[in-house]
Amino acid sequence: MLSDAAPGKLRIVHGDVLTFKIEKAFPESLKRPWEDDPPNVHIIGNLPFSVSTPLIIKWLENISRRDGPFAYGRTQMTLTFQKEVAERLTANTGGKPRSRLSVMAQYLCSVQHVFTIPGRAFVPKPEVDVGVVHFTPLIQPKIEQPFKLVEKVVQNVFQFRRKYCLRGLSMLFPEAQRMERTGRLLQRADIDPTLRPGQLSISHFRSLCEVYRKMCDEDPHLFAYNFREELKQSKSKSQEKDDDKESYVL
Ligand SMILES: C[S@@+](CC[C@H](N)C(=O)[O-])C[C@H]1O[C@@H](n2cnc3c(N)ncnc32)[C@H](O)[C@@H]1O
Repeated sequence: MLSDAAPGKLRIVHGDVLTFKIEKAFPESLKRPWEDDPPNVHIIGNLPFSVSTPLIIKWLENISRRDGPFAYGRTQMTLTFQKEVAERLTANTGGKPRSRLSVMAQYLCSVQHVFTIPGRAFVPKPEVDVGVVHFTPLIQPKIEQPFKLVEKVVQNVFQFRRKYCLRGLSMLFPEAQRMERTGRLLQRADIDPTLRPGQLSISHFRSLCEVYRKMCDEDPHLFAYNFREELKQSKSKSQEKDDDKESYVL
C-alpha cells in the first residue's frame, strides 16, 4: 500500500536486516569519498531490541572496514534502543553507564542520544522507554587499530567493571607471565593501573590498543590467547588427575 501511494519513490524490501546487503540496495552514483560530507543514504531503524544491539556491533565493524552500508561513505544512522542501551552508547568517561558499547561506538562515530520516547507512546506498551540514537561515522577513527583488536582490549577491561582496570587487562596474557606483561602494558601505555574501567577515556584505550598491538607483533601467539580456554584446559587436567587418583583407590 505504501509503495503504491508513492510510485517510483518508495521500494519496500521484505527481508532480514541482519543479512540484507544494503551495499547493493542503492545506485553507485550515491557513493561519496569517506572524507566528504555523509552521502544521501540514511539508515533509520526501529527494530526489536534483540536485533538492534547485535546489529550496531556488526555495523560498527562495517564502519571500521568502510564496507556494508558504509561503502557509500559515512552513512548516517538513526536507530532506536532500549533507553539504558542508548545511555551506554553515549556515556562519557566516568559516567555510570560507561561500558564496552560506549567505547566501541565513540571511537568510530560521533554519537548522540537525540531524545527518549516514553514506553507509553507505543501499543502494546513495552516495559522500557526507548532511546533514539544518531550516529555519524568519524572521518578519522579515534583508535586506528583493527576492530577485533580494539574489541578484545575493551571487552577484557570491562569484564571486571568494578575492579581496577589492571584486573581485566591482565586476562589478555597467559597465566605464566600475566603480572609481568600486564605491568609492562600499563607502563608503556602510561596508564594508572588503579583506574576503574569506566574512568578510562578513548585516548587511554588508544594507548592500550597501540601497546597491545606491538606486544602482539612481538609474540604472534598472543592475539589468539583466550584465558577461558586456558582455564578450561587446566580444569580438565586437574579433573584427569582426580580421575587417576580415583582409579588408583578403586
Ligand atoms: C518495533 S517494530 C517497528 C515497526 C515499524 N518499523 C515502526 O517503526 O512503527 C519492529 C519491526 O521490526 C521487524 N523485524 C524484526 N526482526 C527483523 C529483522 N531481523 N529484519 C527486519 N525486520 C525485522 C518486525 O517485524 C517489526 O515490524
